[in-house]
Amino acid sequence: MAKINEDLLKERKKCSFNTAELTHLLDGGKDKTLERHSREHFFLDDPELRSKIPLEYLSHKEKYEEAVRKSCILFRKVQELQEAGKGGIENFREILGGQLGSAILKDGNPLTLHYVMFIPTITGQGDFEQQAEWMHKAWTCSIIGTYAQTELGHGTFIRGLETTATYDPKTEEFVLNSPTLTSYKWWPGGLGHSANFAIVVAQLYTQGKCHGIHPFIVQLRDEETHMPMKGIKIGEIGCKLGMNSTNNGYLGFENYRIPRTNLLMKNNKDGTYVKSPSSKLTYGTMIFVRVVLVQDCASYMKKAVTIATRYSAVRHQSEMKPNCPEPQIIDYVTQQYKLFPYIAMSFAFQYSASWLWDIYNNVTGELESGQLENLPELHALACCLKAVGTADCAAGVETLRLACGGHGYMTASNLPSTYGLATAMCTYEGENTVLLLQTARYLIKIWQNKKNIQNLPTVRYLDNALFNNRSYEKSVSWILSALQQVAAAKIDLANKHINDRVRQGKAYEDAWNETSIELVAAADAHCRTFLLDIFNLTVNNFQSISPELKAVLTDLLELYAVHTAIRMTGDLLRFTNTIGKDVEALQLWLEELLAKIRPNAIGIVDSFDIRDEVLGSALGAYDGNVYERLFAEAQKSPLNHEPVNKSFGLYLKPFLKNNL
Ligand SMILES: CCCCCCCC/C=C\CCCCCCCCCCCCCC(=O)SCCNC(=O)CCNC(=O)[C@H](O)C(C)(C)COP(=O)(O)OP(=O)(O)OC[C@H]1O[C@@H](n2cnc3c(N)ncnc32)[C@H](O)[C@@H]1OP(=O)(O)O
Ligand SMILES: Cc1cc2nc3c(=O)[nH]c(=O)nc-3n(C[C@H](O)[C@H](O)[C@H](O)COP(=O)(O)OP(=O)(O)OC[C@H]3O[C@@H](n4cnc5c(N)ncnc54)[C@H](O)[C@@H]3O)c2cc1C
Repeated sequence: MAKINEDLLKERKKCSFNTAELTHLLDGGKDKTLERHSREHFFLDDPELRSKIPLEYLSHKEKYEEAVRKSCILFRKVQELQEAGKGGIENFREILGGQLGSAILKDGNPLTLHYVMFIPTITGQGDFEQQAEWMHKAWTCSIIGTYAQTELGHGTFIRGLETTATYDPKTEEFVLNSPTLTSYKWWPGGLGHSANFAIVVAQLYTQGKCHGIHPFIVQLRDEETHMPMKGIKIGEIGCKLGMNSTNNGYLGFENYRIPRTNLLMKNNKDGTYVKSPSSKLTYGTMIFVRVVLVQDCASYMKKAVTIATRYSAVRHQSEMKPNCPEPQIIDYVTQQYKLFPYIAMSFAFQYSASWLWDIYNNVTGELESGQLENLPELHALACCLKAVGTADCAAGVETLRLACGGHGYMTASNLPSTYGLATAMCTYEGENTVLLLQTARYLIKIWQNKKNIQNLPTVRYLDNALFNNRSYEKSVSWILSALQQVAAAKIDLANKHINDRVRQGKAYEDAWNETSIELVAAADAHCRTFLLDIFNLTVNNFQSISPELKAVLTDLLELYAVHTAIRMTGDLLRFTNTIGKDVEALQLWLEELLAKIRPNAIGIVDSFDIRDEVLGSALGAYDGNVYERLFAEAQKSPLNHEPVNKSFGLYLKPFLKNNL
């Protein structure tokens, strides 16, 4: 084992709590930690899953080929785990998501959509016979699928998709067509050259009538040769800001025929077309992915904050006092302000993600028995948590990259590619503004009719929050009550402005659009009250943890609360009876909390227990040997493999001569 950096050794001695206790708490128990370790060992210690050359130095094509090689090994190993009866959801979550997934495939996995959307759509939308026909092939990976919904012309407005599936009663087939350039499918992961099947979302036509969008299972490529099927036009969409191994593709249809039975029929029971009880049941896979993405936000944030916090303990810079040694940069309070709120935020997202996951499972259970009442609340919550979680995560990763100065800009820090993964989440699975407007739509409806509100756990606070008006106290409960009042006031005001505009003669839709900046802000505030509420409830409910750990979690909870409140200072002053002096008190409380957390900062990120291979960072490794690792990474540059590059002879030398 490499020698541990002296600063980190000192930091670890300062820690006031048992880091293993926190690790077990975060994992859900010691058994779960051991399970995770064994899973990490199974994947990360497999030499086949390592790359010989850093990805950054490969061409676009080579990156893709290396990603396919690794994804196949990864999926084979997932199947081995399933066969051994160890195939729980945690496996998929970690292998496809922010931890193991991004460690093994730093720039994305071209086969992810198979598990994340193709299989869940067959399960959620296929009837019994269809599941019997397709699930075995999909689970055993005899076929590899993707989810082809978005088109060149439409991603958000899915009712506007143009791909058509027209029923031909003579042959009992659907005929798929892409009538325009804008109707080409565009974006689906793995569609370019990896998947041989897809769920295709298309407008269903029977007897000349359009019945709206429906999901179909479509074969794209020959199962033996992988050649595109006749009538299928397919390829990759090209280079992106990040995720360059995910093989996002395009797809067009020319009179492409599929059997009638390939229309997923769970909600259309008989062979003729029957309208489903809610057209939104077709959108179920999107809710599922939004829910799991919130967990990914916590994972990426933990990873980035571990890298930046360890680096900040090792890095020394400037003089705080004359003639004193250069301090660790973690001792600058501005630096603490860049790091510690994101440590706290990781907890907030993990706890809310876990609540959301439970609510999701309850509501999908209800849907199976035809109960739809709780779907709107789930949809509204999933939309805002996905939007706020991914936005805070991407902004957090960027702040943490900046916190690492120049070295944060190196790909060897792994912060640039983590940002590439995090910022993509803000767009895919529903663009964030659009999702916040979905939440706002629900909140306005609730505001206009509060009859049933006490049965709706995520919004029942709106019943009386408008009049909280509590005077300032240094407590989380005061901040929560103030944030709830802000959310209620913002919803109330947006509602009033819509009504005013309608009264002035505007169409409701125009009034909505003109009020939409306020609506987005209202949904954002609502989401932040939920995040704080759940963090608070979770910490208060921990019964059997040590007082030392409880104290640390309370510090983090308070920091999250105060940081959120300070970010919303304007709102507090505008909508609650907070006054200037209270804001000053909040600022002092924030500074006090940063100082309290400072000695435990390394201990807390150590408790995240993220293996070096997962961090993938010269700046964040457990041993803190930052400079040695940066130097070693630089040696991997192909330019350093020869003392003089051929460009010298070709261009530089003649150029230098010409300038003599
Ligand atoms: C069994 C499974 C085994 C496998 C296990 C796997 C486990 C994996 C676990 C973890 C893995 C984690 C790893 C994650 C890694 C992820 C990597 C992913 C890679 C990339 C994936 C990206 C994929 C995509 O992007 S797919 C495309 C996504 N597209 C979108 O999201 C489009 C966004 N647009 C929309 O959703 C909608 O069009 C809209 C909501 C914006 C508008 O729709 P609309 O016009 O039809 O609706 P209205 O505005 O008119 O509203 C009508 C009404 O409906 C309500 N509504 C809307 N949507 C929903 C919904 N989804 N559910 C319920 N209700 C909905 C809306 O609120 C309105 O209600 P009213 O009552 O007000 O009328
Ligand atoms: C990395 C990545 C992977 C993806 N993977 C897949 C995949 O596997 N399968 C798939 O089908 N799709 C996939 N997508 C597509 C993705 O789901 C869409 O890009 C996303 O839903 C946004 O839609 P859009 O591109 O049409 O954006 P647009 O809707 O065109 O958004 C552009 C701007 O318009 C605004 N806007 C649009 N509508 C409204 C409105 N109603 N009100 C206010 N503002 C509005 C938005 O806020 C945004 O600012 C992927 C995308 C990315 C980036």
